[in-house]
Amino acid sequence: MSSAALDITDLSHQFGRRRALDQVSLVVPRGNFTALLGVNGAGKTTLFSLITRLYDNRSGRIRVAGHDLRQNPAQALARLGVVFQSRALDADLTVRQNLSYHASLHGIGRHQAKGRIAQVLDQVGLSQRAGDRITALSGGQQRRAEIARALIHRPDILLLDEATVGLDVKSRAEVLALTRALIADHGVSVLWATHIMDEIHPSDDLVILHEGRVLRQGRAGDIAGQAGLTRTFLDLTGVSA
Ligand SMILES: Nc1ncnc2c1ncn2[C@@H]1O[C@H](COP(=O)(O)OP(=O)(O)OP(=O)(O)O)[C@@H](O)[C@H]1O
Repeated sequence: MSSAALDITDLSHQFGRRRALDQVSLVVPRGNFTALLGVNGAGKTTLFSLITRLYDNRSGRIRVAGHDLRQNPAQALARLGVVFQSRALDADLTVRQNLSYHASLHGIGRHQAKGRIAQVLDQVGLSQRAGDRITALSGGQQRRAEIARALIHRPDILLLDEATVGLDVKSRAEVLALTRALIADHGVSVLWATHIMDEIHPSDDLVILHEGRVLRQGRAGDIAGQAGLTRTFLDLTGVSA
């Protein structure tokens, strides 16, 4: 059994004749922040769609917390929390109503859900806003509510697809900081898809995805080397600054 939070081997995906992912292999170790760095069209969302079974993976293998996604989908998906680019919460419901609904989708009973909701709201710093509608929250608070939703069933690994897009600098920093705190305080593993290089610390694990292929994987500081991450990324991908 794999000890990694997420272990992907030789994963490919085509849209018609367009190859969106080409033999992708990557590992997210337990209790780690792994950044998945790629420009628009690199294949990040396609990868997330395969991991969450929105698309069927016909090639390669995906394991979540040791569970093979094709052989044991229920166990694998139960270990996974996902924050997609698009909103998953109902804007007209309160934060608490949204979380209750998602708790019930995960088969969490009413009594247990109450405690879980209090806990995840505390984790994302929204305890005071439980009774507010989603529409009454700022953009950054809405992202934090989305993260609370993704945590309600206590996943081993959290996938976040461009979680800071559209946020101002302060909210971006808050969302990133709380995500990092989840690792330190609760042992959650994180796969953080982004195109923003200054969100990545030298000590993070880094996967560079470009045109559907993994170009580099390792400690971000080692990949960046003397040249720095931006220069290295531009040289590797051929993308112009
Ligand atoms: N439903 C689809 N049908 C056809 N092609 C698609 C579809 N979804 C994605 N693609 C193509 O697959 C490739 C990877 O797209 P994907 O959305 O996974 O990239 P991304 O890194 O998530 O980019 P972005 O951040 O812009 O969403 C692109 O060439 C894209 O045009």
